[in-house]
Amino acid sequence: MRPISAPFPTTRFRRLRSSAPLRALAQENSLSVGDLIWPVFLCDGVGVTQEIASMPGVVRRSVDLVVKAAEEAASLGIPAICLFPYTDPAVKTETCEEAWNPDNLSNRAIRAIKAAVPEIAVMTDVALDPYNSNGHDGLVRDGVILNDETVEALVKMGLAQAEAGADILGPSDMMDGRIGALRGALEAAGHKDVAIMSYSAKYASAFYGPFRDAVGASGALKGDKKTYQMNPANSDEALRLIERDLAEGADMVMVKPGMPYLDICRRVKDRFGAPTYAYQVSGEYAMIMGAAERGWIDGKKAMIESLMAFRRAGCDGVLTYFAPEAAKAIRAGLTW
Ligand SMILES: NCc1[nH]cc(CCC(=O)O)c1CC(=O)O
Repeated sequence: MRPISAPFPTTRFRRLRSSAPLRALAQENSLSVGDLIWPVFLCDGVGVTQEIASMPGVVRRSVDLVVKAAEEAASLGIPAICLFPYTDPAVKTETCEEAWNPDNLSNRAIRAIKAAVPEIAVMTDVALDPYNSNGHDGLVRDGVILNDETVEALVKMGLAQAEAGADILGPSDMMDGRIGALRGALEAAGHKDVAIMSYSAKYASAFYGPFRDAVGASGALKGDKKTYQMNPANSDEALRLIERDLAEGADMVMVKPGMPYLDICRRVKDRFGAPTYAYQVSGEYAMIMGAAERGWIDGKKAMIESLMAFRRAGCDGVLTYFAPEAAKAIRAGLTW
């Protein structure tokens, strides 16, 4: 595309910015409630909410209250909710079998939400870290993350989630070969319409810190995740991972974190044209909320601006802890 403009003063770019209706007509991208996926944290108990210090405004909820949250999300028009369990350290093991327990916290929440609010899609996290006494996304032997053994465990985990009624599986583990293995197992088990949103380009990022507090993984993690999550310096590798995951049967692909990686979102959308999502992660949320709490930025405007940036970068949707607030703001007509 080569837009042609006459020289000044024939062309005055400010003309189309001169009033709200002209700005509306010239607006290239839009943000709607239907673009939002809401990540929520689960905890045991009944009637329980627990605050997360590093994520102001975000709480862990027991299953009964996550059902209420799903009802609220559905009534706002949010299409999907994504579940992350805080697992009791007592059930974490090196073999991670709680991950495929049909009655684990996450699977109980899926059933409860699908029974009460069938109109909202439930997305899950497929990775071993909530159940792993080592805090890693994969099985560990002698300090080494075992790829193929982990994939077998992830397949059991994903099948249990599909069995419980999950609509979208979100493998966030970054092992090689897991998308093909999951897709094959889902087909074989008759779960033909369960979608896979692959965390294809997931970087080893400092922006996950508050999330690890929220799911209780901060203390457990031994070392870092650099042997499976990506080097933030890389971009071509992201395209190769996306291509690989699409070829293995991913329906949707994700870039994570979001705001520091908008260039990756744009390259992915331009190259593959596949349904593309970004995860505005816990640290991004904490930055905006932390500054807003101190009165340093307008939190609501920064929220909307940051979400619009994902649309401009080519994303079809965004996982964001702001989802309910953003939905309310969008419905109230706040743009920027
Ligand atoms: N499988 C773990 C997982 N799934 C989603 C997030 C991060 C989400 C966030 O920071 O909001 C992580 C953290 C990690 O990889 O350590």
